[in-house]
Amino acid sequence: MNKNQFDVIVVGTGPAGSKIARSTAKSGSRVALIESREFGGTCALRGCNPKKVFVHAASLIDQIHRADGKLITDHGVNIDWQQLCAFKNKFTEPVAAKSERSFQDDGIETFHGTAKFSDETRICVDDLALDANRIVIATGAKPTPLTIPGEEYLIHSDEFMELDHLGDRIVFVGGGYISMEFAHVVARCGKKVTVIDHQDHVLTGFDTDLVKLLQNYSQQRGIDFRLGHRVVGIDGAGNKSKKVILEDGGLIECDMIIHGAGRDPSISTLQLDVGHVDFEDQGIIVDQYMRSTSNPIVYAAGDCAASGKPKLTPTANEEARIIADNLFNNEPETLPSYGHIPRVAFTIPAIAAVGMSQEEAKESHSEVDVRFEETSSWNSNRKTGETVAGYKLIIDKQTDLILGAHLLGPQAEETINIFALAMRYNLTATNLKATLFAFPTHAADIRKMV
Ligand SMILES: Cc1cc2nc3c(=O)[nH]c(=O)nc-3n(C[C@H](O)[C@H](O)[C@H](O)COP(=O)(O)OP(=O)(O)OC[C@H]3O[C@@H](n4cnc5c(N)ncnc54)[C@H](O)[C@@H]3O)c2cc1C
Ligand SMILES: NC(=O)c1ccc[n+]([C@@H]2O[C@H](COP(=O)([O-])OP(=O)(O)OC[C@H]3O[C@@H](n4cnc5c(N)ncnc54)[C@H](O)[C@@H]3O)[C@@H](O)[C@H]2O)c1
Repeated sequence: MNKNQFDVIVVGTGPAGSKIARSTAKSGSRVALIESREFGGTCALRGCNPKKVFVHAASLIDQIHRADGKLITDHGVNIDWQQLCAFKNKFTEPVAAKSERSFQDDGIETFHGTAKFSDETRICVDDLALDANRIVIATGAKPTPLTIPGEEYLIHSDEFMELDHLGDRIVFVGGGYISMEFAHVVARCGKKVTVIDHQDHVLTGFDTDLVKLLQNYSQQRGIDFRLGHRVVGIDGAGNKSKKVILEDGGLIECDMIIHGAGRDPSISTLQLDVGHVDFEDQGIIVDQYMRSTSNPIVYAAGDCAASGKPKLTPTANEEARIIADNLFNNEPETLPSYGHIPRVAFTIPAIAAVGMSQEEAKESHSEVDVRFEETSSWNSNRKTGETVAGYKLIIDKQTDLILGAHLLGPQAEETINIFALAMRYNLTATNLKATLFAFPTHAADIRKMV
């Protein structure tokens, strides 16, 4: 076999690309794996995992402040940003070398560089041309360009986690996952924080009643919101201080401006048109088996694929499984099985959701029972000193099945998984009520909710 001819070329080493490369190599295929940055992808190096280190530090500070004068006496604790970054680096720094070595141990041939199509079955990495029977694109996402004057002053999430110091006044553009998570972190570092969003709410996709509770609480924790405002420019010239320019002419003076205004599929460098691979704003157009609708040897998974699913790591993992199982089957056998993908924004406390919103459930079901309650007075929450918590459950009255579960409060990020499991396996609200959960735990509160 020609040394540049492969069974499979995989582009990208995040959760999607890694899983596909490993599974196909284990089943005997000759696999090439290409990465333009460090091996390991966003989740491990610049996303979920390192982010959680910062959130953990901030939630420790939060716990101490909440417990002060009740459980403990706080003689002053604070986050040392440089020390925290150094600790985070202990997790991220070994990833690139370790993951590349382990791919090679699995018999995968690794390549460094930016991949692009040079025809329908060929990928080029710089001057090297690689051919394959199957090509899998798993190139992830990158921050959405705002195309505003002064855009170069924006700090992206990757850079945020590498900063050697924080400014005193920090503005976040956008009020989605990235901004809300990092805003909660830097607020616990004692910084003055402003979140701007052009919508009239933050955290689209989470329950609006719980988001309101979280937003009020965030304000008490020092986060200022400027909603219904579009950022149209940044004046960063001259001295240290910068100005964020709003559409109505308003100005917000600050020291740092963080981009949290969405991410786009990272496909612009791939020359997809040369490979006859169709795409749209949400990414590469695929069928339910993640196969390109225009070039049948090409597949796409994860954040770069227009699958219509939330762009999260569990989605990337499931799409990788679908591809790995079906890659060489002309008649695909493995059906996608996303279940209900839980979503969590790791604010402090976290907000979580699985399944339908109240509006979606009312549109698609004739009789729904919506239970919404603020639960900060519940013992489980009060014991932690937390002053914000709540849930919303949406239950189909005809079948007793849970259509949607929405949580805010301590350990919401864990408890939501029980609802995901119940919904996936069609457990009813009555089934959950009949289940004995360990006590005292936040999961035990589920019996009070259903
Ligand atoms: C700050 C942040 C926090 C997040 N937190 C969470 C979380 O808590 N939970 C969660 O579920 N999700 C989270 N996400 C989203 C999650 O990281 C992504 O959904 C997931 O990484 C997608 O995996 P992927 O394999 O599709 O792409 P990625 O992990 O992005 O990997 C794609 C890889 O492809 C490479 N690449 C791109 N173009 C090319 C090219 N032309 N040639 C070669 N290589 C290329 C990239 O360098 C990258 O390494 C977070 C994202 C960010 C940015
Ligand atoms: N915990 C998690 O699972 C997690 C954490 C971080 C990121 N992510 C993933 O990364 C993606 C990107 O995160 P994100 O927070 O950047 O995007 P997002 O889509 O969650 O939120 C972007 C926000 O920016 C606002 N916006 C856009 N342009 C604006 C402008 N010019 N002025 C003011 N507001 C503007 C939008 O209205 C929206 O509310 C997420 O959608 C998610 O897929 C997930």
